Amino acid sequence: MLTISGLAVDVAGRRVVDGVDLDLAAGEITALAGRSGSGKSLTARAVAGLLPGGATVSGRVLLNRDGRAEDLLGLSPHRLRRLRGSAIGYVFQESQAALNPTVTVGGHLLETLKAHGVPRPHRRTRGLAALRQAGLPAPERLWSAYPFELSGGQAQRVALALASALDPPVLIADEVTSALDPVTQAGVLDILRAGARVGQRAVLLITHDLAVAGCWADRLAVLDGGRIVESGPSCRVLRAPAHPFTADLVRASGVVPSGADSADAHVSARVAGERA
Ligand SMILES: Nc1ncnc2c1ncn2[C@@H]1O[C@H](COP(=O)(O)OP(=O)(O)OP(=O)(O)O)[C@@H](O)[C@H]1O
Repeated sequence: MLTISGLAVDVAGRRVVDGVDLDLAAGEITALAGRSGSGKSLTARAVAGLLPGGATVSGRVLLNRDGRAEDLLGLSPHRLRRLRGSAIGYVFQESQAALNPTVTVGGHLLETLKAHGVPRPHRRTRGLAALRQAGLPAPERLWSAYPFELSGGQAQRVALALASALDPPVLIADEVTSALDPVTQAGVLDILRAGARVGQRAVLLITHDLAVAGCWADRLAVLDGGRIVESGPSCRVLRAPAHPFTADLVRASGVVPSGADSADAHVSARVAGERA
């Protein structure tokens, strides 16, 4: 669905993402893991055209849809804005901060759906459906709530609903669960997985947590100093890391991979039991 090749990002004259190649397949979750400062967020932001001012980007990010490939790095800001939301959804770690405090949950959804040309009579129904799909079973009750009235888990699900409302084929989730308790975290990750499996979406899960990557991702790429040092089926990477950096990361994370080679095999450890 999305082919990233030779992606490089420079910030303030320093190369912080260096030749990243990644293939995101429909129906799969690909985790991009690495320690703090390794370039995970800037990789994700470069894909979505959300780099900070002054950053420069090169390489190719091909979105393959309807038999056509479109290089997202060569697009005008206008075209990119149109694609964000409809083709690429992005969920930030700080969902409370990403929501406008003066706009209700319903207002956020109506605004997004309107901006992408959804006819007025369908907007509320679509918005409520998106909230339900994001794991908020009584969305009517939340429709008039303001962001400060939401729990962290609810805010993250609202952000997920906003990013998924237009059913984008690609969804980027940037550290979306790091601020959540383990049970809420598992619920949000289950929603991401359902979006991948049922909606045939390609999901890029940015995480520093190998346990999260191992439990929920089909594939895992490990980033160090802006470069991918290892990638493959997440279970294989965690069970038999080929690169010393990955091995260190696995040891430090306390992840104990078990089970078969299948990408769907379990990873046990501190997240044992969270997997639905
Ligand atoms: N706006 C910016 N200006 C200058 N340098 C930046 C900026 N944003 C990120 N960087 C630098 O780029 C490098 C990669 O940052 P990035 O945020 O992608 O890392 P990360 O792996 O996502 O880290 P974390 O897990 O802590 O969020 C870091 O060295 C960081 O200091």
